[in-house]
Amino acid sequence: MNDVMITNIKSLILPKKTDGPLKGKEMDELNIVDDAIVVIKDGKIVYAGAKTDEYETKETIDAEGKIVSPALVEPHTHIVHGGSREHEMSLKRQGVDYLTILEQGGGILNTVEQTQKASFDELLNKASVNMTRMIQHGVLTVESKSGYGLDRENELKQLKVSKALEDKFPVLMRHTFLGPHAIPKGREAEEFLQEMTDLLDEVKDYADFADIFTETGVFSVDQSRKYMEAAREKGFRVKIHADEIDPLGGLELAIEQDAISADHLVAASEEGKKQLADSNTVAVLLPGTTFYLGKNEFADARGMIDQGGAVSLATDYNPGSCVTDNLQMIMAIAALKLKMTPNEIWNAVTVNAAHAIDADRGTLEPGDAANIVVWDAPNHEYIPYHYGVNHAYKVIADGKLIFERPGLNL
Ligand SMILES: O=C(O)CC1=NCN=C1
Ligand SMILES: [Zn+2]
Repeated sequence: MNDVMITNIKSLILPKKTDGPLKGKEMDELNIVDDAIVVIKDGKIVYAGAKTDEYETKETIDAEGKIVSPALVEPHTHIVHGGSREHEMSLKRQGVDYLTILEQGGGILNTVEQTQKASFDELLNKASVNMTRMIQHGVLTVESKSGYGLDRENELKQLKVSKALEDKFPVLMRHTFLGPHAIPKGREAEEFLQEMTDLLDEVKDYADFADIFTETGVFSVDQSRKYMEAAREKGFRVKIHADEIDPLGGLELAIEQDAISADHLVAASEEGKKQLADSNTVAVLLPGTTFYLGKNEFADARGMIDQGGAVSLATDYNPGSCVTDNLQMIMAIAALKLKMTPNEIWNAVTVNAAHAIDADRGTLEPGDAANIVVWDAPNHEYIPYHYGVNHAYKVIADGKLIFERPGLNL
């Protein structure tokens, strides 16, 4: 006897399960089945498709004629961090840009100070608030980066908090070491980068990926190459914060280093975008960051997809350059500013996001984890269209209903 059936599904969104990420034209393919059901046993999908009387279950969850999809996948966050940087808003109002704030010892370095001071429990409690909100917004797979410790003790502290989050919540996580995130005050780039590179052996027990911030005033392409090569030698798949602000050629470096993802890419070169199609690298675009930094130029998602590249989306949730944990909002910005289609957007926050962090998530094939969201929306186009609110109505993790949006007590 099966456990649970999700009934009364108006439309069931079924991203395609493939060995690699969806690329180019494939990104606009999205299987949607009307008048559907999902059957679950032991937290796994038994069947997801057109209604049939073939299955019996002990319980049902009523989708109430709403739409249903796999739970969303969040492939790029800095969820573990201390403090906040709302005070920087006044600097931004005065036109002080992100890299100048960092150069003046603010920005990332401000968060480093607050993260180093914060205890393990303070970091865990703070990140738990955001993890709860992400789950309530339909996300059940989350990547989490270090990079606010900038020394052995605090980088390990961040990674251990990230692991504790995964134990505490019914989410699948991927953990990324981002030791080379900024250069501590008074330190020299090369010697600090060597210190972070020397940590790679130890962080291997806590981290799935190694990441670096390749940017003017942070780490150069050559320094990044050296670090990525060292990380790969130690068995890490690598990621890179690339071409976020200045066009340093980070995307080309990512592809050269067989990075699992290249993230940001607002200033990616035409050459890099062309190479994306034949690479194993997923472009993780972060349009919320572009919006938050007040920039007008967004990453060229259209150019990347139309040239056969694989694109995914993420919030980049962090206290200084994208302070939102609402991935649905990013879906809307992707529609409005990246000119992505609804089908591309849904694939970008499910299967392609899962491939960007090597997670078997984002689909509802038999045997897949029964991570499912019932959305209070008439169709799949509605969510990128109606922005700034939470459309998640019921969230089901491994077959268990863990969130149901409350109504009003009138
Ligand atoms: O500013 C931050 O805290 C996060 C960030 N790292 C690289 N770009 C943004
Ligand atoms: Zn980031």
